[in-house]
Amino acid sequence: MKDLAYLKLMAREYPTIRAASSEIINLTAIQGLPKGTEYFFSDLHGEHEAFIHLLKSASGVIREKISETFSHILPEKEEVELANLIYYPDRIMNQLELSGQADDDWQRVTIYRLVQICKVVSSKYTRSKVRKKMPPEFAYIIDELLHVDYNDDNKRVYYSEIIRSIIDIRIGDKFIIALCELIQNLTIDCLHIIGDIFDRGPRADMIMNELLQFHDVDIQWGNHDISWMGAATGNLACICNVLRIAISYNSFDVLEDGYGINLRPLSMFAARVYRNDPCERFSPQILDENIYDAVDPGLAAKMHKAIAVIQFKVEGQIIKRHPEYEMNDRILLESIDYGKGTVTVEGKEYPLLDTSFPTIDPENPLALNEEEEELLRTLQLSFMHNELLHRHVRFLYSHGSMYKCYNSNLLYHGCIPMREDGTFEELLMEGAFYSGKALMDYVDNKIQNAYFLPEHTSESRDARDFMWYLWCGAKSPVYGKGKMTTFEHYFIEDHQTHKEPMNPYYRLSIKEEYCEKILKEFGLCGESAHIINGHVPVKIKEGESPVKAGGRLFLIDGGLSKAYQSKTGIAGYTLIYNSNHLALAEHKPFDPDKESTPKVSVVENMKHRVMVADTDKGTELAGRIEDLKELVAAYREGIIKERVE
Ligand SMILES: O=P(O)(O)OC[C@H]1O[C@](O)(COP(=O)(O)O)[C@@H](O)[C@@H]1O
Ligand SMILES: [Mn+2]
Repeated sequence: MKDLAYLKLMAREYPTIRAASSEIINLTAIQGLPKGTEYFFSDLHGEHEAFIHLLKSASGVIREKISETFSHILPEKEEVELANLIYYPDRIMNQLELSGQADDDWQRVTIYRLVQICKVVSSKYTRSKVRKKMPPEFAYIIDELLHVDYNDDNKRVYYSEIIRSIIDIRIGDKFIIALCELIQNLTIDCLHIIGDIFDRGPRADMIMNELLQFHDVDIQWGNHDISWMGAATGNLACICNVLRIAISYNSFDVLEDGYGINLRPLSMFAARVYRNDPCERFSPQILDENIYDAVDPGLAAKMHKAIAVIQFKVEGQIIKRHPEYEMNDRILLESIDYGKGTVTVEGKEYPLLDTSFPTIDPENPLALNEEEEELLRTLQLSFMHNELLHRHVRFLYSHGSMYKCYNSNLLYHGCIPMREDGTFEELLMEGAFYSGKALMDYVDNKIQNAYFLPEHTSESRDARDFMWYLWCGAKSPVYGKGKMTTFEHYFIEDHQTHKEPMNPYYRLSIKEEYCEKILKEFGLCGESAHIINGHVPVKIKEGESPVKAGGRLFLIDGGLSKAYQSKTGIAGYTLIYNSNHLALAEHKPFDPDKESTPKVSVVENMKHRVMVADTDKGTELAGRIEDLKELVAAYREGIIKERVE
């Protein structure tokens, strides 16, 4: 028998045998439904337009449902119009109303069609689950329309009367929007973001705004997300890093219009210090024009160099504070011969491509000058007291983690660090070694500490520094490379020095036996277990496939990031896991004026249709059913009294 106190608590919600029994019946019925569809995305990298479109269109699935619902008889043009209405109901309704196209006839036909689609996409959910997703003011009417049989002669009049009165009382537009949102919501049951929402592309803030409103989402942090989270904790190296990357991609809008970070102190400082320096090595890459904050590329290059030099200084200081990071050879500002204009990396001397360092004291290269100190203080304040950024970061914390085990799959962004011989790499921290799952748990805990511990404790300081280690440290599971050669990219011509050796994980994990080893480490086994991984762009055009290790590993960094599309040859993936199969949707570069359907390939057919009972949710429900049965028994035996009103 369960703890009596626990049963009594349950009795408050189910005060009678009847109430408990009907919940048992309800939950048992849910167990017998097909599982909801999960969507996996990774490496969004600020590409808000492309990502939001994929989300709204359920990566092409809504379009498919439209065709299916009307047995492919609607003309293509009408299908596209309907699809666009479902994706962007507010905007499209507005346009149609302004142009006078949304007349009563149009509304009637549209409501009728949307209800048909809604029936199809809601068919695998319980009536109660669907109802909970409806806006309360329309729940009753939508529910009626979904369940009245239009072909029943007696009900046909009733059905059309409902629609007619919706239009008559002038709520047709709102009703249409509600139906569109319901269709969207029902199509994606659950969304997984395998990291790297931020950096490179124009508006990560808009992606975050969208995710904040999504009904069911989890996030596995990527190195770029952690760099922004570190910046929000006030970590100076992370602050410089996010600014440097944004400026290097000419992404001023995300900083200024998005998060309201005032870059004027930085631009004034840079313009003065590098007055006569063209900062050629720091010209920004212009992939997207800023809409709100256009900055002259010459000035952007100066700001870019200014923040990069400050970043190298503060990174050097962190490395000195933490010998346990084993990164002393990465303090490259101390390896420069300022007289000769060379730098020594791993014992080899190279000429510097840029030798102008007006802010560096060769005797003490890591020291910030007064102006730099002042500038950093201002920037730090604007990151630490930034309402929108913190709302987003809190969401990353509440919905995110280093990894997630979900329905037999293991989700993480980077890697589980390994050695060449296939054993798990160990990180020595605070006198203990961490590897495999223990390493992921340790790191997760540190990330929590960085944000939630009181700021002035040494534990908090240590955890905040560690956020930067996670961005680029050799044993960081979200980075997974031996070193980060940012300095070399800017200052050394020899491309050999730009290489960033991949952790052996990437070579080993494409073999089934190592995937199984990793899955086992996380308590997962059997044929239905997979690893879902992001971080490394898949070079489709060189014949690489995202499906690896005999189908046990999916590497789904498919290049949503414009910056990487020339490498990958496509514009991103969505992995879709419904009750019948696992499928990969491969996307073409996003064009806002063209509706394009992705190429979808089924990568694994399920042996039998996966029901809720087979999922994690099912296990949870089974536990709940057992508890309720005990409650019923307790009522029957008189251990707990029924509360009949
Ligand atoms: O998580 P990702 O996308 O691999 O980003 C980290 C990588 O980005 C880099 O900083 C390069 O960035 P860019 O391609 O944006 O210049 C590499 O040095 C580093 O390995
Ligand atoms: Mn990454």
